[in-house]
Amino acid sequence: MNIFYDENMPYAADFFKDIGHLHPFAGRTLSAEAIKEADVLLVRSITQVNKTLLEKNTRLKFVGTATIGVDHIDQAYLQQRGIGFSSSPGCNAISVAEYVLSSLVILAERYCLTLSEMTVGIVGAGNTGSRLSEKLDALGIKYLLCDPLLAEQSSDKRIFSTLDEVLACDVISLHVPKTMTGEYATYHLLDHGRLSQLSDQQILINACRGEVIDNKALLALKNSGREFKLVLDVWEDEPNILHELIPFCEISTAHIAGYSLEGKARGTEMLYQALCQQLEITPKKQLKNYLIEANISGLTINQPFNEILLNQLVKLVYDVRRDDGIFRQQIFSHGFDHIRKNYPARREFSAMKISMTEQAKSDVWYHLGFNNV
Ligand SMILES: NC(=O)C1=CN([C@@H]2O[C@H](COP(=O)(O)OP(=O)(O)OC[C@H]3O[C@@H](n4cnc5c(N)ncnc54)[C@H](O)[C@@H]3O)[C@@H](O)[C@H]2O)C=CC1
Ligand SMILES: O=C(O)C(=O)[C@H](O)COP(=O)(O)O
Repeated sequence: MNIFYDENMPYAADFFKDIGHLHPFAGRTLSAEAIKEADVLLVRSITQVNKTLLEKNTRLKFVGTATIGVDHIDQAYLQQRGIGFSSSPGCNAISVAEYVLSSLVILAERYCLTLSEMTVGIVGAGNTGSRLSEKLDALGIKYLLCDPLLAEQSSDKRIFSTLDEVLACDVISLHVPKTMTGEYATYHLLDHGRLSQLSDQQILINACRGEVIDNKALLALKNSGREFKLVLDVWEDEPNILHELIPFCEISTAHIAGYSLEGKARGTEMLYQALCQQLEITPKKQLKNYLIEANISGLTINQPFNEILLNQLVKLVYDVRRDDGIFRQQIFSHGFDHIRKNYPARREFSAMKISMTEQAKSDVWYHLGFNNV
């Protein structure tokens, strides 16, 4: 069995080597010719999986994407061909939530803001929106959720707000899929009209898909002097992004919000499990047996919880300014894909084991995702 997999998929060789012959590939340039003999195709978001890519292959049985988003996959075509499909829902949701939290900590420091006095509007209350709301709960930060699709389901008991209510919050964080059709299509959800209603004090974070914000309209508003604060991890038309937006960003990164080692590796593990199920074999491998120890994996806290400590601890595990710096330095010389492909190691809060002295005891760290010892 020939297993073709994106080279940017940690531990893929460990997971799949006993199942078939392995063929790593570069995701952006994969051709129909190259995968003619593939039985299994494992991709990331930069590979468009559609009729054009698959038409020379008559033996493909399974396609997997080690991502949450599925807008790069023509699922109807796979179904029509009887090709099994699996994505990796939730794999990097914690990573995205920690990217947002790191951004908030940095902006709070930069503008002397008190996080616990702010309200965060979360658009899209699925896996990433929910992981973010759990961390905000842990910190006692108020938030509103907008998700009309979940709001329509009586099984979801959370309180939902309208998009207008959420767009009036101090911070707006977008966590929706890219969808082009339907009542709640997200393409240019934040169009010129909605963007122009933002006040100069608001913070807008996009770590879902670039196309959810009309980037040209955003640039026009910024050029006209609007000062709302921008955090952009995702951009329209990646990798050919609107570079003029970068100087207007507080934090700008190359679609890496979900790039913690754990987040990427969970995607690989989820595809391993899905492929085992399709092949009717018992999965024997687990990520916890491969995941390496973090560079710094333990510390002791001596003070009760406060926002200065939060700032220190979050930045110790993940300081998003590192990625912002790399982006600004390399985007013109090396390009968007190079930055993503050479992403330096990053761990989730859970890789840090913390102990607390008696006076520092607090549940907050545990609820934020740190590992209590
Ligand atoms: N920057 C990055 O590295 C990453 C980006 N993503 C992107 O984030 C998106 C969201 O991820 P998850 O939360 O894990 O997906 P999910 O599928 O668990 O949740 C998405 C939620 O958005 C809701 N939604 C859909 N249309 C909406 C609308 N018009 N208004 C409000 N809510 C709407 C859905 O009902 C669903 O609950 C993914 O589809 C992906 O495109 C995901 C992971 C990493
Ligand atoms: O999971 C998703 O959806 C994402 O956006 C991924 O973080 C994208 O990573 P790549 O698949 O483009 O490496």
